[in-house]
Amino acid sequence: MAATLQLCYGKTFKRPFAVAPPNSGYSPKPNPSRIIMCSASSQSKRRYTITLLPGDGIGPEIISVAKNVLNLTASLQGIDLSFQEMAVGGVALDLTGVSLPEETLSMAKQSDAVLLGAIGGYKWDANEKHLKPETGLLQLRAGLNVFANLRPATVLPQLVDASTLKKEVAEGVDIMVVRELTGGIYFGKPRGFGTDENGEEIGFNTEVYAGYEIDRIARVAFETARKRQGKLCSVDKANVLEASMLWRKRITAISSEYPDVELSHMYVDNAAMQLVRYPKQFDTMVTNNIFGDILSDEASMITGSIGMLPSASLGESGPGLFEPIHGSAPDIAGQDKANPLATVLSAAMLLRYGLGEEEAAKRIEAAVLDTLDRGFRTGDIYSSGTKLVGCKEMGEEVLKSVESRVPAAL
Ligand SMILES: NC(=O)C1=CN([C@@H]2O[C@H](COP(=O)(O)OP(=O)(O)OC[C@H]3O[C@@H](n4cnc5c(N)ncnc54)[C@H](O)[C@@H]3O)[C@@H](O)[C@H]2O)C=CC1
Ligand SMILES: CC(C)CC(=O)C(=O)O
Repeated sequence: MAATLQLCYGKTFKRPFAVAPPNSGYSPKPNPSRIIMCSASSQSKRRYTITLLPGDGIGPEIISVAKNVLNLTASLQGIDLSFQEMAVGGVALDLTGVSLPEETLSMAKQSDAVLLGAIGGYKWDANEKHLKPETGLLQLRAGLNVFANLRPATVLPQLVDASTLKKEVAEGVDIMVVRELTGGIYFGKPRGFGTDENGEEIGFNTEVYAGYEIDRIARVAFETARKRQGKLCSVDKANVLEASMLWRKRITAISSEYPDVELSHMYVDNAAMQLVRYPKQFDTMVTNNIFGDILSDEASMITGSIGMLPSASLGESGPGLFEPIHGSAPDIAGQDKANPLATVLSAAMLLRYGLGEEEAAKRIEAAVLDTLDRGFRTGDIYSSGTKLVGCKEMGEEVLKSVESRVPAAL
């Protein structure tokens, strides 16, 4: 049975996403028997294995908090979680010489869901591409085939004052960015370094999308929009890029399957501007890998901080990958300054999308809101009149809120 899906606090999916068959090159009507979901989606199963990938920088600090929150929530909700911690990123490079060891990918594939902190750091910045922590993360996403990355950017009433935008602009913003995650310029070939006809050194990458890749992310986005406010904005650069021209054509074609969803198209440069001008115009946005990466970081600031934004990356089968949208923040690593809430909220997405444990997910989200209501803030979301705490203390306060919130009160 498919998990009950909920995107953005309080909006419940009544049916799962329908997607196109992989590598098919064509796009049939959605077939309800083919669904995007994670392996552990049966409500009756209450024992799960979670692969934890703390990674680098602030990764271990935020994963430690999220693990404690998951553990307590699970025990209160009658769920049995077991964790296996594996190396990825720079820490894996140092230990094994590769940023995604085979054991890590294989353990991740065998588990019910994967929770990642972040990877990367100054130490490895000058490494060749195959020896970069970032390469390991891309290999993990590709290895799990998690092509649909859901990045909710919601301005919580408690954090309106933390937004860098005026209150009247930020208040009520509730956007879901659906980012294509396993294609586009991050993966396209040819890529590399060389010399041009003048002997000048060059670096090159390829933005490439196959029709089926666009169709399957389009269906995820239309299904998502359908369960929200029914508005989907597709973001591209179709005035310049062939890959975007195809993107727009295929998204437009798929829209005929969703007459109830209002589709619009926007160039990415305009979308970047509109996000800070009038973000409330957006409900669901769908875009390619690189534009989604950039626009979701931009959207995060509307909500107060990149330290607040979770994400879920899902494929057609197998475990989902759950991670905050931020990086390893090497500038604050090891200083107990990181905001762990994006990772805690990613753990809630893991429970909802990865395991189908809706009540437990809600319990965590309610605990985060309760902690903010009680005035606790890490430095990135601090405003006068609130209580400044570090990463650990924020985690302890979330645990108190998890304990005090009974499911009936949710
Ligand atoms: N998914 C991942 O693991 C990602 C990894 N990276 C990697 O992370 C490293 C640093 O990249 P940056 O561009 O600096 O991006 P970043 O997201 O790590 O940091 C950007 C800014 O946001 C702050 N920040 C980020 N997360 C925070 C949190 N939870 N609490 C408080 N402040 C937070 C940082 O202190 C920094 O000032 C690089 O090696 C990069 O490749 C970057 C993005 C995603
Ligand atoms: C670090 C990269 C591999 C990816 C990235 O920047 C992201 O997905 O946010």
